[in-house]
Parts: sequence; C-alpha cells; structure tokens
Amino acid sequence: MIVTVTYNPAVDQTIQFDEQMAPDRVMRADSAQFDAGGKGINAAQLLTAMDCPCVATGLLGGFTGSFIRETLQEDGVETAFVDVDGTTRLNTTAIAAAEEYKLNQSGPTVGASVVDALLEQVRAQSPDRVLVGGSLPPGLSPDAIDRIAAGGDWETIVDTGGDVLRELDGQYGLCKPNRAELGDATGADVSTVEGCADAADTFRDRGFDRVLASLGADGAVLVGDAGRLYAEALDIDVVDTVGAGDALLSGVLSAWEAGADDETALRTGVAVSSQVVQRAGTAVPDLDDIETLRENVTVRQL
Ligand SMILES: Nc1ncnc2c1ncn2[C@@H]1O[C@H](COP(=O)(O)OP(=O)(O)OP(=O)(O)O)[C@@H](O)[C@H]1O
Ligand SMILES: O=P(O)(O)OC[C@@]1(O)O[C@H](CO)[C@@H](O)[C@@H]1O
Repeated sequence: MIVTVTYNPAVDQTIQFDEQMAPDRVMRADSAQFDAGGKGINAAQLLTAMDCPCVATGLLGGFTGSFIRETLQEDGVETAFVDVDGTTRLNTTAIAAAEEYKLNQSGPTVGASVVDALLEQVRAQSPDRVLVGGSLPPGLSPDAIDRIAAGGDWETIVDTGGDVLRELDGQYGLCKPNRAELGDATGADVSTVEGCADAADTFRDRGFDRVLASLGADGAVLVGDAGRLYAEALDIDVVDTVGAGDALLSGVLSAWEAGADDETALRTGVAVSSQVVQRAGTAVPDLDDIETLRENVTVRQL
C-alpha cells in the first residue's frame, strides 16, 4: 500500500485561450477548469484510478483545501490530511495558442510541528511505500522530507526539485527528477539521453536506490541495480504537460506494487503519462486499458 505526502497541495486552475498571450489587454478564455493538485495528490488520484491501494496525506487549509478534500472524496481517494491555518495555494496553467504558462504560488507558511502530525498519519496507515511529492511550503526545509524517509519501515520515493532535491540527506528508494531538475542537481550535461542516464547513475550515490528521470517528449530513463533502461515517449497529441511527471511515477509505482519488473514498470509509467498529457489540467484520464497501451512503449537497455 502506498501513502502519498503532499506538503504543498494546490488547486490547479487551467485556462485555455485561442490566441497568444499579450500584455495590457483583457484575455478572454475559451475554457477553464479547477482540479485537485499537488504532485502527491495527483499521484494518489491516478493510483486509485488504477486500483492500486493508496492513501493521500498532506497539509490542507482554507477554501481551496476544502475543494481538494471534497474532490478527492468524490473520486473515491482515501485521505488522511492534516489541517493548517493558512489557505492552500491556487496554481494556474494558461494554455495560449501552442504555448503553456505555469504560474505556481509558494503556498501558506506552516510551522515545523506539522511534520510530526503528518508522520503520525503516515505511520497509522502502515504503508510499504511512501511517496513525498512536490515543493515545500514556506516554513519547512528538506529535513521535513528526510524525517518521513527515516520515520518508519517503508521505502520512500521523492519527487521534488531545486535546492530541496540537492539538499536531501536520507535513504530513498527512488527520486524522479525531470531533465532540468536532473541537470540542476548534478551539474552534468543532460542534452542527450545517454547524458541523462549517466547523470542519473551518478545521482544514485547521493542516497537513491533508483533514479527515474522524465525527459518530456524524449521519454524516460530508469537507472538502478537492474541497469539503465530507456523508454521512448509515445507519438501523441499533447494538450498540456501538467502532471505528466506524476503520471509517469504513478504508473511505475502501481506496476511495482503489482509485482512487475522495472521494464514493465517503466512501460506502464510512459503509457499513463501519455494518457494524462492528452487531457487538459490534472484531471484523471481513463486508465482501464493501460495494460494494453503499455505494450506500445519501446524499452531498451542503454
Ligand atoms: N510532448 C510529449 N509527447 C509525448 N509524451 C510526453 C510529452 N511530454 C511528456 N510526455 C510524457 O510524460 C512523461 C513526463 O514528462 P515530463 O518530463 O515533462 O514530466 P515533468 O516535467 O515532471 O512534468 P510535471 O512537473 O508537470 O509533472 C514523459 O516521460 C513522457 O512519457
Ligand atoms: O510547485 P510544485 O509543488 O513543485 O508543483 C505543483 C504542481 O505544479 O505540480 C503538479 C503537477 O506535477 C500540479 O498539480 C501542481 O500545481
């Protein structure tokens, strides 16, 4: 069973415009939607849709927090959140002509005591895997993630970037940087797929058993004791890529939870992310055919 931890959830607002963004005038949207978001929450929704047992935890507050709670309940996602005083953030993706603009708030300031409260929620679920996903709100340091990793007898997976990823100091089962995050964290040349695999391999020494690097339209690399696997992305029509990394990771984790090997897990991850990027926002797509779709994904050893 997987517990997801989202320290900094978000309501994801996705607005689509027919025309390009332009300053100093009112842009009229073609469509708009709100989704429950934040990396761990997206993963929990996808895992639930794939019938993979999981519980979503994290910090929620204010009217946006209530929206997320209600949405997850409607979607049948099990939850165990900790309430905070501030208001959960609202992140906006604007899709204008073919361009994607992502505007993320920093989130409400929280006190360090929330880590103890969250750890209690996680322990109460007795998970075999814990996924900590997304940025940290003001008031928390990378130690908040290290404490989850050291807090029980579970494998911890982490999906975060920037300084937080660089400063983690614990034992992790996996991290999932995207290409830019992998480059930032290692300082390596990640312009080629082989360069990404090399960078991922060296990054394992920093306390990660495996590294899953998502490479957008170039696919994904999974590096671990079983070798360096590369999966090509599928040739599809992309609406927006918000949540693509969460989808890749959810597919991999759901396959591992079902006992699959790394190659099948990587195929599943790419298949799930392909479904997600063909839809606007972080809404959960139909994943019923995922075991068939994953057969279309090509994986090879590098
Ligand atoms: N343009 C694309 N065409 C096909 N597949 C794509 C494309 N972009 C993303 N994907 C799929 O989604 C996966 C994850 O993409 P990406 O590396 O963009 O994630 P990310 O940057 O972590 O995204 P986010 O932070 O928004 O969740 C890729 O490994 C690939 O399978
Ligand atoms: O600001 P963070 O925590 O890094 O990312 C948050 C976020 O952009 O990531 C998800 C997509 O992966 C969205 O649901 C959410 O808005």
